[in-house]
Amino acid sequence: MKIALLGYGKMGKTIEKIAIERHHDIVLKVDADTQDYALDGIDVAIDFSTPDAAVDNILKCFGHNVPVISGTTGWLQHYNEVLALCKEREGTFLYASNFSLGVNIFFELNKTLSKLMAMLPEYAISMEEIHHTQKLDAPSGTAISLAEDIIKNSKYGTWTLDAAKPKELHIDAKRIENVPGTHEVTYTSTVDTISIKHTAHSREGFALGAVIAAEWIAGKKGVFSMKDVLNIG
Ligand SMILES: NC(=O)C1=CN([C@@H]2O[C@H](COP(=O)(O)OP(=O)(O)OC[C@H]3O[C@@H](n4cnc5c(N)ncnc54)[C@H](OP(=O)(O)O)[C@@H]3O)[C@@H](O)[C@H]2O)C=CC1
Ligand SMILES: O=C(O)C1=N[C@H](C(=O)O)C[C@H](O)C1
Repeated sequence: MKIALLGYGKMGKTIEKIAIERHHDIVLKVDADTQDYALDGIDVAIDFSTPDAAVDNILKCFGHNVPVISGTTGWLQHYNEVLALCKEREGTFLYASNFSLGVNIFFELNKTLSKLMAMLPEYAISMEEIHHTQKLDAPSGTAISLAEDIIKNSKYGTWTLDAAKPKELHIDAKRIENVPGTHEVTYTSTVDTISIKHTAHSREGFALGAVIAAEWIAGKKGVFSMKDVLNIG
């Protein structure tokens, strides 16, 4: 496939390596210095850019009939608008807050655990995410996905970064040099603790999942998720 990389930073470069190993061609690399770019002859675009750049990049792909794999986080306040435009323009779109295959299994574990724990309201729920210090958004997109699934089965109406709001689900977002991405959900009672944790050892898992999603989406129309790619959930 001929792939455009919209964003050529830490993730763009890791995706390039994995895509080449899987015999794809990287025909376009876009970063903050790119003035304008053409999408002719592109089979699929993979956007790992910035919260401010993601929506324009995605809409440009819809305008040129190019399927988009969207990995950028921190722009989800525009998600419904983007979905509506995708449908209107008959585009092809797949967003995932985390493309790692392991995290997508972890999402399913989190859903199952939260349904079971709904029977035991004496457990307090807490969440922690740890990422590298260059990360622009907090909490991580992955933590938001996890929190939304927990909230569906709990007394909480929303999540918060503020530990002083006990009525909201607290996400402790830590920034530590060189951490690729760690997420933990913990249930604590007076008698015991249950926790589930995913630790990324590098960015390769995110990149592999994004390339697998790009291979899967070729030739399809509509809005998809990693659950469609992996046939789970
Ligand atoms: N869904 C997932 O599985 C994962 C998602 N992410 C998310 O992906 C995003 C990128 O992460 P990461 O690679 O670590 O970040 P980096 O900061 O390393 O890379 C961001 C890239 O975007 C470029 N950029 C800036 N403006 C534009 C623009 N207008 N159009 C295209 N590219 C632009 C930057 O250019 P320049 O270098 O010139 O500044 C840079 O190359 C983040 O939102 C992160 O949260 C990260 C890992 C996994
Ligand atoms: O910025 C990152 O690095 C990551 N961002 C994603 C997120 O916000 O959840 C996924 C991963 O944890 C790495």
